[in-house]
Amino acid sequence: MSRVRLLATGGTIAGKAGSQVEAGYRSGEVAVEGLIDAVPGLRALARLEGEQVAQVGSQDMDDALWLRLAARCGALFARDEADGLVITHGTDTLEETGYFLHLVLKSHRPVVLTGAMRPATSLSADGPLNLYNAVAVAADPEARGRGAIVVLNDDLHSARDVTKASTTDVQTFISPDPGLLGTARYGRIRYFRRPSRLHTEASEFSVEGLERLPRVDILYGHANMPPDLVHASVSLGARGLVVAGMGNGNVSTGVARALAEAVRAGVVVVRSTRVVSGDVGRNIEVDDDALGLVAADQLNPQKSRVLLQLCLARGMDARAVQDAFLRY
Ligand SMILES: NC(=O)CC[C@H](N)C(=O)O
Repeated sequence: MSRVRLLATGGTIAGKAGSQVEAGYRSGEVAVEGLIDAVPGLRALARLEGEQVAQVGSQDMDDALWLRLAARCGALFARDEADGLVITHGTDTLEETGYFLHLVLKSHRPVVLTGAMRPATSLSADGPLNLYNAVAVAADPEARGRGAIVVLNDDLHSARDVTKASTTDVQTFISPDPGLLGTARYGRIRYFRRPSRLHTEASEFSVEGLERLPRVDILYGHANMPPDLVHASVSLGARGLVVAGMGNGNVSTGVARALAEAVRAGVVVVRSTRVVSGDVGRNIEVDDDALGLVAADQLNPQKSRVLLQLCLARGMDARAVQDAFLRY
């Protein structure tokens, strides 16, 4: 039987409400043993051990916690203490933590992130079946070499492609362009594909020895966006900027001018988009070559931020960063 370690970090899957039908609740209240005990048959899937890494709503995930989580995952694999990992996580920033681990963990062993949209105390809580499927994936040798996998509501997503698409719906996670990695039906797993971009063992990124990550801010694009937000970020110490641009990563003429100034000051600027699907291409309406900007290709703003932080931690310039956005 595979050895699976469950690393609990909080979120709605560990949430508690005052009653079974109350919308308001508190994230991160049920401890890891409680999560395991709530799922009949879980221990038949794998030799399972639980570990409480944090107990937060994932809106409170930060770089320090990411570095701690990555170090813990790395150590468990390096000491051969687990064949696969399951991380329970709030859904708000699950996609970012997942992509971070997808880029920095150096193992072909499965790392599976799961969560829930309804708290543990809710009528028809979705957490227990999500956890059951997640443990089944983490225990499955076929999951090896596919990077970090997000399992929710019977779907398997690559951590690179997945994004949260509804604030409240149980069917919240989608992988807009490449689609699902597979499906899970009561622990029976089907795989449709492998991620085509670099990850885990093939990734050049590592956080070993890092105590912090470079500051990268995201600026949200909109009609009448004030260019001085760009200057504010730069003067606050941002080494990278991601613009959640309009349409194909567009920004107003004034913002483009401010971004070009930021580039001249040594900041790396990535154009992503506030639109949920489609690529951001180079030199479409914005002259990236002239302004020194990077096009995000397929990454949404929050995923672009993760990749840009890791690129900057490696000392990459804009040209190398553009290359990374086409390879990861
Ligand atoms: N559904 C959820 O998990 C959201 C709860 C909380 N905001 C979190 O992300 O942890």
